[in-house]
Amino acid sequence: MADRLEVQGRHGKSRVRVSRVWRRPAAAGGHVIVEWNVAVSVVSDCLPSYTSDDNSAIVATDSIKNTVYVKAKECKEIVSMEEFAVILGRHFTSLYPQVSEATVTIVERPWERVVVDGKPHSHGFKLGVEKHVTEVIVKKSGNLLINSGIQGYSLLKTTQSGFEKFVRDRYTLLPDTRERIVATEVTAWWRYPFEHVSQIPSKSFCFTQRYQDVKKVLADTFFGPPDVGVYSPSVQNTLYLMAKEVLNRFPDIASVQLRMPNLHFIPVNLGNKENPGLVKFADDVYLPTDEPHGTIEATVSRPKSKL
Ligand SMILES: O=c1[nH]c(=O)c2[nH]c(=O)[nH]c2[nH]1
Repeated sequence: MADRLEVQGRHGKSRVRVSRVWRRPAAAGGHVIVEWNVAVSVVSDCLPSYTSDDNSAIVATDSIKNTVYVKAKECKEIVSMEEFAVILGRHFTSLYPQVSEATVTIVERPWERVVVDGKPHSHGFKLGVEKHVTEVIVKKSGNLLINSGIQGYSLLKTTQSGFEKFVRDRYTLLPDTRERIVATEVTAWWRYPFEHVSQIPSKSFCFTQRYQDVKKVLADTFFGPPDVGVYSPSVQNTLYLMAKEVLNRFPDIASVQLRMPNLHFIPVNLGNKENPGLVKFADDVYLPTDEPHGTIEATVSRPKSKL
């Protein structure tokens, strides 16, 4: 019986932390540093290692970890993390006959160049908050998928948000409002159109710039114009408009997945019989909480071509 069992395994190394510096002169823009947390996972034909003591086909996870540093060293030119993930995926699927597929996930620690006296510093950086992430799957054939995204992008506005005319039944306590704080921590994922390593543009396309551009479109749509903002009737509608604007602005992005928890700012009203108006809410004092919080997410895609 046991001989008939199916095994679908994969192995790799997670939390491989690597940082790479490219030392350009100040006149050429200064030093560039990236700090990446890399995970590599390979689909590899090494069944005997699961079913017996035969490890002869295993590419050791230790070697996988070492490869991350070797490849970082070999990148003499600045690379985006998407390009680095493709380099790693290509490496494992082309060097080892038994490796049919590699998934490379990278989370970037957001070191941002500081500005001193109005000038970008040539070698000084401070840590930002929201993170650029990517997941690249490379097959031996060279077919690939590149998904990138943002994690931990916290956005809040103090007005121009409401929520009304929702289901009202015996379970409902929440009053309708056209005046509330809306706060969220956006997680976004989008897919690039490249489906084979041969389609990846060499220099004309910059994944890092695209990340910055998508981030800006998401925030600009969330906030609206600086003086008047834009009214949000629900997190759902704002999420949709943010995704729609990304699809409008970047024709090569086919779909956007957004996760936008509703991080509540609850109006504070304090009082009792003797002291009924100790704190009377007048759109000023709130109790911020994320426990519990609303969970709102959607994937917004272009209609599939009818051709
Ligand atoms: O924008 C919102 N969407 C909801 O689905 C919801 N539910 C809720 O209690 N408050 C809100 N706000």
